[in-house]
Amino acid sequence: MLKIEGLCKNYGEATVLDNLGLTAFPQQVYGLLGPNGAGKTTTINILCNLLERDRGTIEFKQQPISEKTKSIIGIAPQENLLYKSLSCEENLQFYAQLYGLSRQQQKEQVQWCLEAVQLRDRAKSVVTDLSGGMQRRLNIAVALVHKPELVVLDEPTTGLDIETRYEIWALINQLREAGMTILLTTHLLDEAEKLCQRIGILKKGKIIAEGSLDHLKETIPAAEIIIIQTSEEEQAIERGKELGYTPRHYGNNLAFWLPESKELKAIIEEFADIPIQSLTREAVNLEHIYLEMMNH
Ligand SMILES: Nc1ncnc2c1ncn2[C@@H]1O[C@H](COP(=O)(O)OP(=O)(O)OP(=O)(O)O)[C@@H](O)[C@H]1O
Repeated sequence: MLKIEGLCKNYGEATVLDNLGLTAFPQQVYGLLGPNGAGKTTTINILCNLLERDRGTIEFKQQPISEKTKSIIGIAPQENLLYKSLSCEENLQFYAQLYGLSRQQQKEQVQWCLEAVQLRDRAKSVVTDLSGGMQRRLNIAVALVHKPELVVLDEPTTGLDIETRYEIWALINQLREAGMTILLTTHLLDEAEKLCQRIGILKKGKIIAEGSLDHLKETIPAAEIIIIQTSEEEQAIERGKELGYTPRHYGNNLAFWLPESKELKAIIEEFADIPIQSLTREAVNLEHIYLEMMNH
C-alpha cells in the first residue's frame, strides 16, 4: 500500500501542495486527476525523490520512501526518457545497468520488458525509427526494467491515437494483474473511468475526493441526468427547479439532475409547453463528478 499524508510543498509564497493525502492499494490503478497546475507532477516528483518536500510522510508497504527505497519505484515521466540514437534493447540495457542489475538480470529483464510492451520484434530498432506509440511503450518499459513494485505513469497516453491508447491500457492492466501498484495522472476522464479502481481528485494541492468510481458517484445525488437543448433556457431552468431537478451547465449544454429515474415520455410531458429541440439522458459519470468538484 502507498500512503501519503500531510504532504506540503511551497515555492516561495506559493503553496503548491497543501496537506495532500492519498492511499493507493496493491494490484490497483490509482488515478490522480486535476486541472493544469493542481500539483500532480509535483506530487510524483516528491514520491520519486526528484524533489524535496517541505513536510509530510510517504510510505510504501509501511516503509518510508527515501533515496534508499527508490529501487522499488519505477517512473515513466511525461517526456520520454529515451536515447534517440540507441535501439530499444540498448536503452533498456542502459537503464538496467544504472539500477545496478547483475549481467544475468540485465539480460532477463531487458527481454521481459521488450515482451511486456510488445517490442521484441523491434529490439534492434533505434528510437527515431519507432512510432510515437512505440516510443511511449518503450518509455514505460524503462520504468519497469528493475522490477519495481510501484509504477508511476505521468500522463501515459497524452497525445496518442485511440488504438495506441488501448495498447497502453492493456499494458497497464497487465502490470496491475502482475501485482504492481500503479499511480497514474491523466486529463482523460474516460481513461480514468475505464482503468482506475481508485481515483483521487486534486484541486489546488489538496485531494478533495478519493475513492472508487461508485463511491465518488454518491457525491452527486442524481439517479440520472437529462441534457436539454432549448431556445428558452430560463423558462426550462424554472420548470426544472419546480420539479425538484437540479440545473447544471456542462459546456454549452443545459442539464438537470433527476433525483429519480423517469420514463422519457413523462419528462417530455413535464417540459411540453417549452420549445425543446432535443432531450437526452445520461448516467452519472466521472465528468459530472469532476466538474462538480472543480466548480462548486
Ligand atoms: N520550480 C518551480 N518553481 C515555482 N513554481 C513551480 C515550480 N514547479 C512547479 N511550479 C508550480 O507548481 C504548481 C503545480 O505544478 P505541477 O506541475 O505539479 O502541476 P500539474 O498538476 O502537474 O499540472 P499539469 O497538468 O499542467 O502537468 C503550478 O502552479 C506550477 O506553476
